[in-house]
Amino acid sequence: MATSQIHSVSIVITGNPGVGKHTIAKEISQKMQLEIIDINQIAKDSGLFEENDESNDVDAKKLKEILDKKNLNKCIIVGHLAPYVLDKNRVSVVIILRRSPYDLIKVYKERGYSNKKSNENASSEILGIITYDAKNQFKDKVVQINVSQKEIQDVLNKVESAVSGNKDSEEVDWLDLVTKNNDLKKFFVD
Ligand SMILES: Nc1ncnc2c1ncn2[C@@H]1O[C@H](COP(=O)(O)OP(=O)(O)O)[C@@H](O)[C@H]1O
Repeated sequence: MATSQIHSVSIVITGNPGVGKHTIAKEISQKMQLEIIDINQIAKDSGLFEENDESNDVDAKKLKEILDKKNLNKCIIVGHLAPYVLDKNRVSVVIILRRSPYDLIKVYKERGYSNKKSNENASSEILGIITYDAKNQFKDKVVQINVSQKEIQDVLNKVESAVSGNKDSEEVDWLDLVTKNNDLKKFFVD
């Protein structure tokens, strides 16, 4: 990547909770000397998450207003809310990390998520909701990476390649996988 590009780069890393956004962001941040902007942290610090439930409800309009005022140059912007709070023209590349719902529910168990919260997030991943919304919002800037069965280093290589301009996206169809495994009820029924 040309030096001038690095000076203005703003990399978005999005995807459902547990796909590995923060793990990858920290590595890229160190390697490329980019500051991390954590969207969830900003929402929490600004009191924008709705309290008394464990859903992900947030006032996206207010959150966007806060982010609109931030300098996003030389940054990695991390968060599952990215498609709803960032404008396309403010970012260079949008990485969507995808992870098998079978792997995700293990992460959610370790995090102590309730069954409801775990299934909500896993079913969002199965349906590819963030991918759908990110493609609508960021169009040709989107690159999708399937992290399942990849070493972290392989994921990092893919991210760096995407940042350098390689827009090859990986296909993901968890719905097909879950349907074939006859597991739809496991994720979509309370
Ligand atoms: N490529 C990967 N392969 C295996 N495990 C990973 C990978 N990336 C992250 N992890 C692990 O998955 C869990 C969730 O990662 P994290 O970065 O916290 O996700 P997120 O920020 O998307 O919620 C952590 O335990 C992390 O160590």
